[in-house]
Amino acid sequence: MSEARIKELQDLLNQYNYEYHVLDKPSIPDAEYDRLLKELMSLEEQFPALKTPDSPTQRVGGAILDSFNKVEHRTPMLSLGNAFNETDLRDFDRRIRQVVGDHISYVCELKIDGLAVSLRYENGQFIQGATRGDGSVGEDITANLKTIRSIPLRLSEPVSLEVRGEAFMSKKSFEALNAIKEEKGEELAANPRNAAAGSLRQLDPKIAASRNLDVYFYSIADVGETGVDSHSQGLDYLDKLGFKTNQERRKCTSIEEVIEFVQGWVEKRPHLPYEIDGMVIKVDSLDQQIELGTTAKSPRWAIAFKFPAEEVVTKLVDIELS
Ligand SMILES: NC(=O)c1cnc(OC2CCCC2)nc1N
Repeated sequence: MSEARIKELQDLLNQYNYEYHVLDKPSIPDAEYDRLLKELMSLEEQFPALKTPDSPTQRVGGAILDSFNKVEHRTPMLSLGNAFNETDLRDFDRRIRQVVGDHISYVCELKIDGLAVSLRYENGQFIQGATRGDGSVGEDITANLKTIRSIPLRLSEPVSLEVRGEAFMSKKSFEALNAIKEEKGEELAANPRNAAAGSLRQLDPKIAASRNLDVYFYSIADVGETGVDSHSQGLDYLDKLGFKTNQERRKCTSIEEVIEFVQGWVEKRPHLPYEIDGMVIKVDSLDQQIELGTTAKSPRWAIAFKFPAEEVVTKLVDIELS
């Protein structure tokens, strides 16, 4: 019966897509994926009523937009205060201890150098996605986000929540894009972050789909009813739901451990397949995050440790060697 086959193919292809783009562990060859996708597309043409929005055939939308609608974020997308050296990190730790006492653990994450996005899911289905904008109002880029293969169109559980992440372009995709731009005599993109931003702001989803964008999710906007009571549990919950989170995160029980972990990444950073501009350090306990609260625009429970810009370091090395 075709309806059953359509449902089976939708589930299969969503699973294969998850294995390839989220786990980076494909279980079937690409040709097999393409064959099944073609079978599903022809069956959905015969039974349009079963062509659900979360079907894998619906990733590359139709219409070319003439502008983006505005989206008001239900909870503001905060920006991060910066730390530039160990003293700044120790000051951050001291300020926190003065409020919540000495029983603290931190989560350290790579600070992906892309652009912040917010995605809303209802009953496990991807409904709407937006840019950060000014933190309160962003642009509706749902159609472009649907083209990003690592974004699940359907979660493993029928939950409703809003998640935040960083959309980015890998160094390889960036080089490939600029090689094409060079051939066409177009102006090159300055860096992967700008290339990702420009790609997500394309009014034609087909162009966004061609840019090999990716996303790492890093927070749940409204942990309310999820029942998690720490940031690290929240990230594990996102993994369980089928979101792609960055696995290089580390739970640290002291600022000394944070400093050691951060220093380690200064050396490892050039070997990453994507750009990072620092590390993000967050208080793990959600109760302590609430106790610490936020300023007008930044959380008091998180800080970004900024690395010097990668290209600057390269230039300095060039000068020394020349
Ligand atoms: N670029 C990143 O990788 C990144 C950015 N922001 C955050 O957390 C912000 C969000 C809410 C307060 C702290 N985490 C990250 N990993």
